Amino acid sequence: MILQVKDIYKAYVREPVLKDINFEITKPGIFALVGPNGSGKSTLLNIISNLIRPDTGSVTILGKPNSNSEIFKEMSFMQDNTVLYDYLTGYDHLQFIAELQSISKEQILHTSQTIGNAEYLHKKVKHYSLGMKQHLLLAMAIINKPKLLILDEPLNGLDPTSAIRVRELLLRLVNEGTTILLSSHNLGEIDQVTSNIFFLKKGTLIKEEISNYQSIFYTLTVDDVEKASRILLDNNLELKVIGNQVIFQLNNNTTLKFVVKKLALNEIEIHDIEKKLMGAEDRYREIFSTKDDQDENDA
Ligand SMILES: Nc1ncnc2c1ncn2[C@@H]1O[C@H](COP(=O)(O)OP(=O)(O)OP(=O)(O)O)[C@@H](O)[C@H]1O
Repeated sequence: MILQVKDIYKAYVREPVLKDINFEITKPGIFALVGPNGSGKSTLLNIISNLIRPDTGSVTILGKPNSNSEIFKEMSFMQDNTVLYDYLTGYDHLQFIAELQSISKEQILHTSQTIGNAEYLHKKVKHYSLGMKQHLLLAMAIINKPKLLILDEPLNGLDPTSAIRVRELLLRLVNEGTTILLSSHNLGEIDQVTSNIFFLKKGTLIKEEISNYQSIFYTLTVDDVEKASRILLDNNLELKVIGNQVIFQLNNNTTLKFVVKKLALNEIEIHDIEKKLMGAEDRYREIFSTKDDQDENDA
């Protein structure tokens, strides 16, 4: 077991942010935590890393309770840049962690080369851009070669070149056996690194593996959208209608050939068929599409 989060409940001033959060990570990989602003992502990551105490529940990391400081030899949490000291250099920050965890000087340099911040490592943080700070935070998080790496919005403030480099680095770390749990608002980037997503909605967690047949959906452009949707509904297919398009997913009993034949027999003209793999953004839209959610997102 890499991570077990059990029965977590957390309220701030009696307002519940997390209710009954339960999940496990048993196999290495990248896992994304997604939700609107204020949905509790940082709170959950802070609880997992034992920086915030939950009101109830427990977290076990690599077989040990997260209150055991020994776990920090095998896990890291990349926080936001408020943890950096303006008047220290990047090297000072890395050296501080290296001394605490008996990490060699060579490893500082190796980490810095991996991250690509060696050039400005000896500059004071007050002269860093947002992206440079992100690189330093990432270097601080991977210097101990963690088995579990928790990242709160690692792509925040990164230009496309840096984001690509970070993405490649994350995939490389996973290949080397690190498990990564990250929060991000960048759903396109998430699609590029993982299909394992935890959506956080109103304090509860919706777990998704966006890579089975249910993730494929078809968009049919037809001449008679009402008649076409009636036929699909009669065949127990779930669907959505947008303009003159019917969007649906197949189920175990139906093939695309069957659908097309049925429509043709009913003299419906199909102008276009598009097959699309559902991505994080499509699923996000579905999960957070009610009026309440819109209001929550706008707040
Ligand atoms: N120390 C605190 N005291 C009171 N309320 C807090 C505290 N920290 C967070 N909150 C509230 O808890 C809720 C969840 O905040 P959190 O930062 O965990 O959300 P988030 O999903 O990480 O948001 P974002 O995407 O904007 O970073 C918000 O309503 C926030 O105002």
